[in-house]
Amino acid sequence: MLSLLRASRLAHSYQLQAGKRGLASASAGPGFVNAVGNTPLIYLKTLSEQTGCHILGKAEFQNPGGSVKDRAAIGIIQDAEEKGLIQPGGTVVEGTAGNTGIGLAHVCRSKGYKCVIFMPNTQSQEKIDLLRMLGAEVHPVPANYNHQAREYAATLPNTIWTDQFDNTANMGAHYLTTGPEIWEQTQGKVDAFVCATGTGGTLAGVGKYLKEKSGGKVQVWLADPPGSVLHAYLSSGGKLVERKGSSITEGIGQGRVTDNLATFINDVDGSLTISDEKSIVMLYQLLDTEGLYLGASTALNVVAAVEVAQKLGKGSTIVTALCDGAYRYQSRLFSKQWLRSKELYDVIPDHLKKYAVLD
Ligand SMILES: Cc1ncc(COP(=O)(O)O)c(C=O)c1O
Ligand SMILES: CC(=O)OC[C@H](N)C(=O)O
Repeated sequence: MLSLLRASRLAHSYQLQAGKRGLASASAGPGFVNAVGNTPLIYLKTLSEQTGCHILGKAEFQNPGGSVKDRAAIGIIQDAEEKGLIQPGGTVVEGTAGNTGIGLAHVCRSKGYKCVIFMPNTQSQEKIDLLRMLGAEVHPVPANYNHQAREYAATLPNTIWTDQFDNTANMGAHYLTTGPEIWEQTQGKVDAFVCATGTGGTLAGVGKYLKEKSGGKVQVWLADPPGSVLHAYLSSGGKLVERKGSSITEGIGQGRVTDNLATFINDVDGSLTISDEKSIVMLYQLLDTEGLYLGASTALNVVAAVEVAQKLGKGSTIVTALCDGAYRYQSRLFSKQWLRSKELYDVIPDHLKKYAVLD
């Protein structure tokens, strides 16, 4: 078991570095774009003590647009600008579960572009409302949101479809920023990185950087929610099965190997599937023991980090992504009625049920 003194020294060192980096970035330049990145690496104390490992979460919810997708949004838009694909006053169109759209809507406001979003009509109302408050035109649609975005973009002049799933400027943003930040904040003392994938940009970009920097030593694991096919794909040596089932997590889960993920999939060391039951309990536990109010994809990532820690053994350091806050989903995740409709209320331990304050 990690001694308390050692744990607190470690925590201090991570926060110190994060603090220095935060200050540096705050003075780096004006506007939304310059405020993205350089997020703290949070030492998750209780889980680290329980496992005898160092479980660290990259605080992507602290980006100014509130999620890990701010980085991809900037990377993709800057790439399009450099390639001359969009001119001042142009329009940005994307198919998204919400967070990429929110990142893009911020970037569009800061650069004077119009933003049009197609998203599945299954996503939380909070994300739809936020997109509209950020000035985006939002189309919640029953199916094929990404194709609809592509087709709509093709009808307008000076318009780009940002194509987050297959545009590798997405993983490039994580290769250039998130990966190096994690390496620097851990001073290269990282044994594994694990996270779930939507587009696969975070996993591929961070994974590629950490593998290169460590000469292949850092293990990279993929975590899948129910209804995603990538765990089956990886554990069967590359067979794509049909999508079945669903998850309470939003923004993650895939039915195919996207071009972003394809840049790295052959280097993934292992994969896990994490049930919604485990994710919801972890979501409440993170709130109760760490004081962190985080979304369900993050809870899943942290469960996966604990499982990878147990596989690697005591003393190992595992990093994952804390993708966004629970604010975006609170009418669902803290509602007794909604949790019951998903058969998840009863799995929450009695001492944590007090957090489910909405009816
Ligand atoms: C809440 C949340 N978690 C995780 C992800 C997955 O990130 P990526 O698209 O880099 O795989 C997303 C995508 O936006 C998301 O919204
Ligand atoms: C469901 C999914 O893959 O979403 C992609 C990305 N995470 C987004 O929020 O747009």
